[in-house]
Amino acid sequence: MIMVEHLTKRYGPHVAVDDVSFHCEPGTVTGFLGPNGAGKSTTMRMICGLTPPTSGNAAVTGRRYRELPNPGREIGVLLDASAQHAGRTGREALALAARTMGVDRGRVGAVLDQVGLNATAAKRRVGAYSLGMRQRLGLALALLGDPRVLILDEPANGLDPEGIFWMRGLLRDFADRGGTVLLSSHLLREVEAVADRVVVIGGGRVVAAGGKDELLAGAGTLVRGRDPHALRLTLDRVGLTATAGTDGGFLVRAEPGAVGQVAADAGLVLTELRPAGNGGLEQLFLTLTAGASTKEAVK
Ligand SMILES: Nc1ncnc2c1ncn2[C@@H]1O[C@H](COP(=O)(O)OP(=O)(O)OP(=O)(O)O)[C@@H](O)[C@H]1O
Repeated sequence: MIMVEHLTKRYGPHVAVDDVSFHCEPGTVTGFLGPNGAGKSTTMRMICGLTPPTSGNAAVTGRRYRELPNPGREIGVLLDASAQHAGRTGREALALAARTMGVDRGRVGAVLDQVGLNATAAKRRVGAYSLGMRQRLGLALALLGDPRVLILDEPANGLDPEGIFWMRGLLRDFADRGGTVLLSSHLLREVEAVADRVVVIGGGRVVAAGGKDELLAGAGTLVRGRDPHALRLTLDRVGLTATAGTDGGFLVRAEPGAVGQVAADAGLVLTELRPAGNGGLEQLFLTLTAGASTKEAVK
């Protein structure tokens, strides 16, 4: 269980994280989504005791990270895959961490297998690893203490599509066995396939949070009309919030029936009317995080 309560971080006048609260339950994967600079890493660093919050609290398994006697046995953390000693081999890095954590050395081979680093890769110096291999090693380090909680910042960075698919399976399996996973990403698609719950952050604030299916259901209606201009005016007139897509359609925060009725009353011809579904979540994500840097948000 991860509890985040009213976390705020200020750097001088700049508010990087602004009153952020959410929690992550055992048996679930929570996707922490937001564009670059939204405040994801800062929030995760505060949860892991690496950045002191200006105000607010975070607890993992009921205690602050710094109060845990042997944190690696309870929480697996991967915040920066590049922050590993370049001169050590992968196996040495893991053996050293195992000793520090008081973990049986046999776990080293087990986690190397689990993350798909073979004997040759394990003998190579980390300095010669690709980013994808570093992510795998970082994940191996996070899993080494057999923790119940995983906190991973952009773990899919540098992984190829096959690697991303593999990682999703690993995280799903971890959660299905009762573990708690919090993973961040600036790419919706990456998180969508594995997360049960989603917390969306933009400009340091939580702009949406909830079950993924719930958010999808509330994603609204996609509507397209023969006369987009008239449709926009009509929707505005009845007070329905509509976000224009790039292709002439609108995402409307209302049920399809209600949108269809409004169009019919105005005598407008519709060429498309459907629950927004997946495309809607993507649009919703962009809309919610607009104002923060959204350029990179959905690729
Ligand atoms: N040590 C620091 N000093 C000053 N500002 C900082 C510091 N760390 C982060 N920030 C600022 O806080 C904001 C949030 O940054 P953060 O790294 O948490 O975002 P992020 O969502 O993880 O983005 P990214 O995906 O790019 O890593 C940014 O505007 C960033 O410039």
